[in-house]
Amino acid sequence: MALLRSVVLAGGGTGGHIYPLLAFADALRRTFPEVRITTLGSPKGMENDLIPPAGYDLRVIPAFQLPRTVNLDLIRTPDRMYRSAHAAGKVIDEVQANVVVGFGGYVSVPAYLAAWRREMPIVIHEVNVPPGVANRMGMKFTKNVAVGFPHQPKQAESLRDARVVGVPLRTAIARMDRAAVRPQALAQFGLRPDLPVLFVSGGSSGARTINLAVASAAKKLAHAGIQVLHVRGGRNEEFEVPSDLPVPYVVVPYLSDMQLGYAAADLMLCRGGAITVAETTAIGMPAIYVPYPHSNQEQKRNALPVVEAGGGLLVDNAELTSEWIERTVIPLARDGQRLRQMSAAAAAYGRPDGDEALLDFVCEAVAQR
Ligand SMILES: CC(=O)N[C@H]1[C@@H](OP(=O)(O)OP(=O)(O)OC[C@H]2O[C@@H](n3ccc(=O)[nH]c3=O)[C@H](O)[C@@H]2O)O[C@H](CO)[C@@H](O)[C@@H]1O
Repeated sequence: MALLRSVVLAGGGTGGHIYPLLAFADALRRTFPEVRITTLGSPKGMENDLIPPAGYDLRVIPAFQLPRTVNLDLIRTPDRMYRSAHAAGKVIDEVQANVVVGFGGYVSVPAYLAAWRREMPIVIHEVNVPPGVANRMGMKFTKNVAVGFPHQPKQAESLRDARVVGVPLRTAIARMDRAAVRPQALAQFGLRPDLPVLFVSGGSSGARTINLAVASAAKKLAHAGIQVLHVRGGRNEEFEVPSDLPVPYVVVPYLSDMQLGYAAADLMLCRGGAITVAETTAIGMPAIYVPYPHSNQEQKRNALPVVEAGGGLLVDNAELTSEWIERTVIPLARDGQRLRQMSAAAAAYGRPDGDEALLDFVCEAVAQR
């Protein structure tokens, strides 16, 4: 009998939890086409925009957020948690799931709780240090913990025994032949093939500091012959870019086909979200990382090993100014040889097979039952 029969995947909130879930779902469908795949999401997370178009069954269960401080919400929490876990359990029973795989985000907690009550195998995939709150709770119910990066077990006690599997990445990104896709990508964005392209992205929600700093350097970049492809990000307001620039500066709100951005780019300027770092390294993209400063240094921890390996640069959020861009980004974007070296170093650190490695780990966890 097949090992995997019906799999429930839980993860939500931002792109950082949902894209690995989707990439894993794709690997599952590719390898075991007969397995039933069901995803659990919360009512307002980005999963509602991303999962149904990818062709997967999304079941929305009542929202439940762990309060970060001691307040009145703490009193209401058990009741909300019970309602969410009950809803997750109903889905698990209906689809007769035989394993739950969670990627973090609040919606994973009720899934872990419901699976634990049913004594089902649970697998957790975690990409951050420190691990997210939801996955930390989940770790009370299972020892099957997989992580995205080799630094994680060394830096977090709770991840000491975790298996390093890499991050499941969309195949369109991880297995892309950048040189082959580049002409189409440049044409799509109206970019020229004879000048370098700086690709700017603040992660799945965008980053105000990055947006304002790069836009304020637009003239300097353009006069240095550097084209810009700038993803503004969903929640970020407009910013001004001069309209009379001598070379293209293209602003897009969000890229569903992120691989086209990567294919067009020679250099990236981005936050240090775990999935972003996994993607840039898997494809050997030289990058300047500007870690989000308000999250326990987690993004700095993601980017630092890549930078130490020679695959990128790191700059503090507060230091990213128009002058810094002029001093550092412009010479780098024009230095093809250095970019090639950084690309090779990034690629040596990255891995494109996280989807399959996690699938192996899930199969092992189910087989051990
Ligand atoms: C501020 C914050 O707390 N950020 C966290 C959040 O980041 P965030 O949600 O930004 O996630 P990541 O940077 O890890 O990944 C962003 C994902 O969005 C995709 N993308 C982005 C822009 C776009 O236009 N199109 C597109 O497809 C990227 O290709 C990538 O797959 O989750 C990560 C993974 O848990 C954490 O490491 C980050 O610290």
